Order: sequence, then structure tokens, then C-alpha cells
Amino acid sequence: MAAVGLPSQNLEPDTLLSLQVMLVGDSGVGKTCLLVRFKDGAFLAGSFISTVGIDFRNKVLTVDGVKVKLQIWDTAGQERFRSVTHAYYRDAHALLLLYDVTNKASFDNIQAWLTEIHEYAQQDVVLMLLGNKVDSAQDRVVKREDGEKLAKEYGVPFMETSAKSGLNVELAFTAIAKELKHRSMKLPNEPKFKLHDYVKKEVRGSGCCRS
Ligand SMILES: Nc1nc2c(ncn2[C@@H]2O[C@H](COP(=O)(O)OP(=O)(O)OP(=O)(O)O)[C@@H](O)[C@H]2O)c(=O)[nH]1
Repeated sequence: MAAVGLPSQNLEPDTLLSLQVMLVGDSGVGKTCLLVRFKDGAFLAGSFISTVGIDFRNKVLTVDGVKVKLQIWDTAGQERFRSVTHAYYRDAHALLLLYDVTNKASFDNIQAWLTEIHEYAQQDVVLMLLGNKVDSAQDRVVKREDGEKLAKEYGVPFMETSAKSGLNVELAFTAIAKELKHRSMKLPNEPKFKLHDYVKKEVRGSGCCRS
């Protein structure tokens, strides 16, 4: 099934596929830092400045020979901006839903985020759960197994990330870009791309955070 807003016809290999990806999750889980790490390869250390409303950045990737432009929306996690973010859900092709492994409340709120996603996002939106800040091992309060269990319950792919060290950041964005590219481009005899399997294999290959 093609993602909403995506062309389902065959595209030429040099076509620029434009996709919208939205980062959601509680305030402070690291959405802005994840985006900056992916876009600029840097970590925003220092004081925490909450996103106001919504911000976005573009990054072009080459996925299986196809140029894919990701427009990434960084939403504000604070409750008072919720009505702003609601308006963007329906145009998102993919959602990265984050919690912070050092903050139990952010994990407990995932269910509420999923309810919101169910209400506002497109039915076939590509969704992935990310447990961020795994570099802070000494402060960890959410076990990897708990993240895996929750993700399994909801049937979404899962990985742990660190915007600080860069762990799995590129992988998270590449995986969703691949899924969306495969949904919109059907090359003859191409095997079906399986996001869950890809994520499991790549996370295992990264030497961390077996999924
Ligand atoms: N140790 C560690 N700290 C992180 C990581 N990612 C983000 N942080 C820190 O967490 C704080 C919040 O990060 P942000 O990226 O601004 O959080 P946010 O989710 O965008 O927050 P809102 O804009 O309020 O929704 C900052 O102090 C970051 O430096 C990470 O992977 N590891």
C-alpha cells in the first residue's frame, strides 16, 4: 500500500522523492538533538532550549540509488503546543516517537502519544519507537527489554538511540526513508522491504541494543 501523499507509480531513479517525517514525544526526550545529530553530525550540549511550536530541517539521502528529501519536523513536546502539532500529523509520511531511557514518565506517556497518533495521523503512517539517551547508562531507568516489549505490543519497530554519541541516529532515519521509498517505488522483481526485519538486523549489526 502506498503511503498517503506518495506517488505509487514507478519513479525514475533520479527522481527526488520528497517525504515528511515528524519527531514526537515528551519535552526533553531529545527530539531536537536527534535531528541536529542527523542533519549536522553534532550534539547540542549545554542548556536545554525547548522547541516552540514546530521547526523543520531538510536532508537529502540516497536510498537504493534514489534521492530522497526528508523534510523533518521537530515538534514541541510541551503540552501547551499540542494543538499546533495536531495540525501537522495528517501530512506526515513517517513518525519517530521518542522517549528518554532516563525518564520513566516519558516512557509511560508513550501510550498517550500512540492514542494521539491514532487520532490525528494517517492510518498507514510509518511509525518507529526510539528510546533515546542510551549513552547515560548510569541514569537509565527504562530497560531495553521494556521498550522492546511495548513496541512489540503495538507492532512498531524499535531501537535505542543516542543523539549524544550518534548511536543508531542515521539508522533510524535511513530505515524509515527506505520503507517509504519501497512503498512508492515498485521495481520489477524487487523483494518486499520489511522494515521490522531490516531494523532488527541493522541494530544487531551495530553491536548495540539487540532488538
Ligand atoms: N545524554 C544525552 N542527553 C541528551 C540526548 N539527547 C538530548 N539530550 C539532552 O536532553 C535535553 C533535551 O534535548 P532536546 O533535544 O532539546 O529535547 P526535545 O525533545 O527537543 O524537547 P522539546 O523541544 O521541549 O520538545 C538537552 O539538555 C540535551 O542536551 C542524548 O542522546 N544523550
